[in-house]
Amino acid sequence: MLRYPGWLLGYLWWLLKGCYAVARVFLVDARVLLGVAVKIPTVSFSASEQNTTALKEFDQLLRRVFPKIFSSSLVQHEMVGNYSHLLTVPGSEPDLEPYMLLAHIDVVPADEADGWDAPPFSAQELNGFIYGRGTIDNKQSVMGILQALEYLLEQGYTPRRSFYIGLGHDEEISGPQGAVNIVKLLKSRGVKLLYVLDEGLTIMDGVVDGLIGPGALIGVSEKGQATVKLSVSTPPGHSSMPPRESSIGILASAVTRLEKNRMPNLFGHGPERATFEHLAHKFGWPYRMVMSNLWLFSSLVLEGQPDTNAFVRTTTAVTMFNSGVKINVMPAYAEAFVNFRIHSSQTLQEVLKLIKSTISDERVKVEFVSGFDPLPISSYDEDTFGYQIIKKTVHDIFPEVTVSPGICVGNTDSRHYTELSPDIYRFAPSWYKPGDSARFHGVNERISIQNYEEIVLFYFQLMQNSDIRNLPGPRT
Ligand SMILES: N[C@@H](Cc1ccccc1)C(=O)O
Ligand SMILES: CCCCCC(=O)O
Ligand SMILES: [Zn+2]
Ligand SMILES: [Zn+2]
Repeated sequence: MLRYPGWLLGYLWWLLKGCYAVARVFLVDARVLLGVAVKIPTVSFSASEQNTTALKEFDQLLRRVFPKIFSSSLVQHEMVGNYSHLLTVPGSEPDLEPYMLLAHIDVVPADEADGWDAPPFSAQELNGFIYGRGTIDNKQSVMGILQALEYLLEQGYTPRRSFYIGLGHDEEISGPQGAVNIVKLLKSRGVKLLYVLDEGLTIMDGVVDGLIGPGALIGVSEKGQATVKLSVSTPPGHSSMPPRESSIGILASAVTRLEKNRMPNLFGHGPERATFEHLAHKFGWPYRMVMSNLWLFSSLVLEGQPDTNAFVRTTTAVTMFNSGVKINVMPAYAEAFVNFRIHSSQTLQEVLKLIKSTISDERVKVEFVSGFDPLPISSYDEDTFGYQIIKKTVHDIFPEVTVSPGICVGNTDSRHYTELSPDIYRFAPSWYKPGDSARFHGVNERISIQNYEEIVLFYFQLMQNSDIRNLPGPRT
């Protein structure tokens, strides 16, 4: 038999062990770890009601499945606001400005009766997907970030550039105890951040008509938000002698006026202009011809779908409508809540004025509940470290994807971090395909096992890519 030299057998054994380690971490652990995380129902029901038992259980899970992180003498772990986590990974070169990765543990409610193909907290695998609330919002990032760090620690990795990991427990109720207290703690320590990466936009594939190939949109800003409460009071009475209009009817008309009179098309007046300038070369004919007229392009191509219309204007979402006590009693009171996501070129005050002028009915009381202006626009030019290192990492893992700046249409915990960093980005490399908009906060939220593994690799690579002193020079 041909004899192999000893050194070759040794090398092959080492290679085999390495491949097994990667396979173990990314093939077996990946689906198992995300699955166990999704099964814990860390639901934020309202600003005053959270499943704190599940949040405690989630804390125990993290300590169990990431032993390297929690036993490491390098990584400092702190609980903040009772159920949020702040991890500090000190670098060997303290003069390098640190960065921060954010994700959130909590999820919105989910009811299987709404039409789920698998129970929303089962993490059941169907056709290569893991189904469950939180799989794309945002446990894929929580577990992806930690699994990447765990794996780096297993390899004896120590960073040169320090970094933080912030895992909020109340992002879905806008982060009052989690992110707000993490920021307070970091501010008290004088921390400034080179960049922050939070959840947000995705890799959009096949959802923008005319866009050839997948595009990763890095959120360089996020829309503002306004929530208003509309209410109508009328005298109660017997339903056998009803007035011309009930409180429900008056309120319904007001709500209909808001829905029918959409906010103005402002496409091209915000960061979305840069999005489509960066992507213009990836549009086929005749879209490229139309793109020279951004208003026409937005009207013909983007306004038709809820997810792309969100790039065009301030959006109007009637989310709650309550009234009536009994079928034979005229309702004394009707109320509705409307949630607006404000385009970058409008202000909260402008939107509130528009709301009142659109309703224009003295019988409808309009109360401001909460809101904030659109966020500042982070830089994304050639020498901006954060944006370029995220872009590079996307290309490392997804070479076929075009990267462009974008406007995050939802809101994230990162809005609390504006005093710690000028460069805040909202992006996670989840694939976003036709129909997926209905899965966010909706039914059949899911992630493919392959995509989750890519997400682990993305953070694994990002931590290493961020470990350089300066951006590599321009490609010669
Ligand atoms: N991310 C959620 C919850 C949220 C609301 C408001 C501010 C921040 C976060 C949303 O966009 O609706
Ligand atoms: C659209 C991405 C941001 C959504 C933030 C959230 O609902 O948690
Ligand atoms: Zn959410
Ligand atoms: Zn989220």
